[in-house]
Amino acid sequence: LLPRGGAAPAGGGPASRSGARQRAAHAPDAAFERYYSLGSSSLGGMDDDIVSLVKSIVPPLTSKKHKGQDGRIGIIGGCKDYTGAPYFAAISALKVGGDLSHVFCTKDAAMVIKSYSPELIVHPVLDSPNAVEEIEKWLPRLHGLVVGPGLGREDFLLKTEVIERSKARDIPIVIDAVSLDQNQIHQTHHEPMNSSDHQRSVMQLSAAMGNLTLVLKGEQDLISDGSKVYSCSVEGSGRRCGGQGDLLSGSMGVMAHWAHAASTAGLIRGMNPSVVAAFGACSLTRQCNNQAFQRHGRSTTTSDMIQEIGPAFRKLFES
Ligand SMILES: NC(=O)C1=CN([C@@H]2O[C@H](COP(=O)(O)OP(=O)(O)OC[C@H]3O[C@@H](n4cnc5c(N)ncnc54)[C@H](O)[C@@H]3O)[C@@H](O)[C@H]2O)[C@@H](O)CC1
Ligand SMILES: Nc1ncnc2c1ncn2[C@@H]1O[C@H](COP(=O)(O)OP(=O)(O)OP(=O)(O)O)[C@@H](O)[C@H]1O
Ligand SMILES: [Mg+2]
Repeated sequence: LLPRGGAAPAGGGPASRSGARQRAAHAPDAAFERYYSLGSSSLGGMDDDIVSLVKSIVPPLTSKKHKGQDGRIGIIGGCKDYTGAPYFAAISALKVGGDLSHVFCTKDAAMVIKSYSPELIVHPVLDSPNAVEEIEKWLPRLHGLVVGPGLGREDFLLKTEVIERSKARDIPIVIDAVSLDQNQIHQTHHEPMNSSDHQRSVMQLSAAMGNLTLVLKGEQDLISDGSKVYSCSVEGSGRRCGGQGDLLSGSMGVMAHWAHAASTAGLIRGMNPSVVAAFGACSLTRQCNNQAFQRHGRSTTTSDMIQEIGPAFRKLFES
């Protein structure tokens, strides 16, 4: 998750400089350090503190707002093989509470995605020779970008260019790791990763990538901005159907907008807004999984989880 004005996903000096800026701007406060710092035995045991921060970023529903203010989110992804992933991400962004979801995909995916839902705005631009410029036209109107669901690995240059241009406009970006080039990670993180110490690895990798916020999904989701590791262990279920990661990235796109707006307004002082957004989205995805599993058991699919977004959100963040 790239913070607004944050670091590049990999590489050189500018990333490190901007990472240092982020660290200074978002140093977690002492209470969080106590409960979540790397190696703490109570890691993951104080979820209530961070959940209350997530609650504080949720924008109030009032009659004073116009359409769009609670989030105009762009999803970059969707090709011939993968139409479900961008749909899941885009519809999840709306169900969480975003106002508009735009999907930027290839031509042959566009009609399919439109036919899943009239609620999505679909731009068939990814196979155009001017794809980056076509997307850039929309950037001034977007509050958050999710790059990756259903995007082929081969679109590396497009991804890099879109990410750079969004960073230049200060838009928070969620990058699905499938869309990161593995070579980038190896170039960035020179030391061998210790596969048994996930907490240390995720923190080191985040620091090496200029303190961008990383989410390592799994039995517990580990979230790090390079200075601390946070663990989300909201109970899910044993069901691992495809598409849950797309629900997660779409939700994170909206919450990143909310968290950065809240941070600018001084509502989450001392806390990295990208971490708050990541924690909120991980908790929500796992809660949706739990509730859908209670109804559908082994036949649970991501569509069942999306139906639970409203009730799960209320239970976690509005009670
Ligand atoms: N309906 C759709 O259109 C969907 C499309 N999807 C898209 O499909 C593309 C490929 O996504 P994948 O998630 O398959 O990614 P990959 O093609 O990188 O495959 C990941 C593989 O790793 C395995 N794996 C996962 N965790 C592991 C672990 N801890 N240890 C060992 N192996 C592990 C999985 O079984 C899978 O085979 C992406 O563009 C994605 O967005 C997915 O999001 C699923 C739904
Ligand atoms: N073993 C697990 N136990 C509980 N929750 C898990 C487990 N593994 C993953 N999850 C949850 O499922 C969600 C999606 O993670 P997953 O690893 O399935 O993503 P993904 O592979 O990108 O999915 P997809 O690409 O199919 O959408 C995350 O929010 C994570 O918390
Ligand atoms: Mg995925």
